[in-house]
This record gives sequence, C-alpha cells and structure tokens, in this order.
Amino acid sequence: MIELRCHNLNCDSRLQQIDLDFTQANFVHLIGPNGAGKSTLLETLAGIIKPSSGHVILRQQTLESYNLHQLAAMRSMLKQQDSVSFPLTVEELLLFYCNWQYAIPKQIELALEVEQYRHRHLPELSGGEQQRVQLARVLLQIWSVIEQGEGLLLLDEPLKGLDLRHQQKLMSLLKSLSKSGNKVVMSLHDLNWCDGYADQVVLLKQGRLVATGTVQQTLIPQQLSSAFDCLISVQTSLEGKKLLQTVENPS
Ligand SMILES: Nc1ncnc2c1ncn2[C@@H]1O[C@H](COP(=O)(O)OP(=O)(O)OP(=O)(O)O)[C@@H](O)[C@H]1O
Repeated sequence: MIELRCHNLNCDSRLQQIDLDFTQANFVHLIGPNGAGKSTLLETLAGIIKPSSGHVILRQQTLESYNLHQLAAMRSMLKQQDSVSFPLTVEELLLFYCNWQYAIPKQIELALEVEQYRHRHLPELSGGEQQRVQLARVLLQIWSVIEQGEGLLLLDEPLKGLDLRHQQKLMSLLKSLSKSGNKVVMSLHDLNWCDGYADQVVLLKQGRLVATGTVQQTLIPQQLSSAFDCLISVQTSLEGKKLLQTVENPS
C-alpha cells in the first residue's frame, strides 16, 4: 500500500484543517459541491500547490522533501483544464510531455482508444477525444511505475466529457489499476460511480472535510443533502447498488 496522508492541511481559505489518510484505500473518490476544494486538494497532494500550513506525507516522506523530478516519476496528475490550444499532434504531445514514442500499451488503448488520433492535431479533436488523449498522457508519464503497481494517479474530473461507454471503460481501467496496488485519487460529480468502485469517499464543503469513509459511511442522504444544499435521495438498485438522485423541492 502506498502511504499517502495529510495533516492539518491549510491552503488559505481554500482548504482548512484537512486531516486525511489514504494509505489503506487504493481508489479514493473526492466529492462535494463546486468550490468545495477538490481540485485544490488534488493539486496539493501532487505538490503543485504549496499548503500555507500542514503537510502531505507520501511514502514516509513529506512532499517538500522530493524534488520535481522525483515527484514526476512517482505521481501523475490530470488537471481540470488540461487542454492544448497550439497545434501539437497527439504523437508530439506524448513525446514532449512524457517522452513516449512507442505504441500505446494495450491496457490503455482498450480503455481510451487514442491510437487512431496519433497524427491528429489536438485542437481539432472533440472535447471528449482530447480528454481521452490527456488521460493517456497522464498514464504514460508513469506507466513503468504503474505496471509495477506503485503509481499514484491524481485525477481531477477524469470523466468530464467522456461518453457513457468511455466512462465505463475508464472506471474499469482505474479500478483494475487500483487493485494491482496503484493508488488513484479522483474528483467526480456523478456520485453514482462511487458504489462498486470507491474504497474511500471524501466529502468536502467550503474547504472543509465533512465526512470520509466507505460508501456506506459517506453516501448518507441527510449528509449529502446538507453538503450539496439540495434534497438527495438514495435508492438501492436490484443489483444492490446505491443510486442517488436529486429530489425537486416542491415550491
Ligand atoms: N488560483 C486560485 N486562487 C485563489 N482561489 C482559488 C483559486 N482556484 C480556486 N480558488 C477558490 O478555491 C476554492 C476551491 O476551489 P476548487 O477549484 O478547489 O473547488 P472544486 O471543489 O474543485 O470545485 P469544482 O467542483 O467547481 O471543480 C473556491 O472557492 C475557488 O473559488
């Protein structure tokens, strides 16, 4: 298990007194309304944002004790606005950003189906196609480490823009990578993905930790309704999965 913890993490008013331990969970879902601090937490865990106080422990060391080169070899992050406006081809992007000049590994290609875009320019791809390419780039950056089950993936809304089939394929890939020892921490807005996938859910609101634990412990209607400021009901599907939906408030 990759040790990943944060202690009394503060980032101006964006994150306040966050104590979290992700060591025992390999697939972590960060949820919460807009502005809750999900991206800030991911970027702090990646070492992109320096906390104003508190610290992150990755593999028995504080994040500050690693240099950028060491961090880039251990963890990879998908940022929310990872789009490229200059006319790089997919091949050039993978070469420049992660020195990848080979065929896309089968496991990645099966989920993301990006080989077909190899000679296309990024700005000429659709939003979802670009997102799939960026996800491939993030995986390839530390692919040799991921293959050994030792990678840390920090993904800010990786499902954004993906069609249903690619959402399913991506979630299956991430689950399988997490089962082989890699740690995946991702933010998402569709809470229906949590059950069956997340080992640990983190619910944030206004920079503060509201709840963390298993799906059973965190996806509680009252708690969610209060955090999201809307009525949320939880039902159980025939397969026993938790299904969440907002309930319109009669006015
Ligand atoms: N660069 C920045 N400088 C200062 N404040 C910021 C910056 N980026 C975001 N914020 C603020 O920090 C808070 C947390 O933002 P963050 O992007 O982490 O939220 P989020 O949970 O990822 O939201 P969303 O679901 O909308 O992506 C928000 O109040 C936001 O306005």
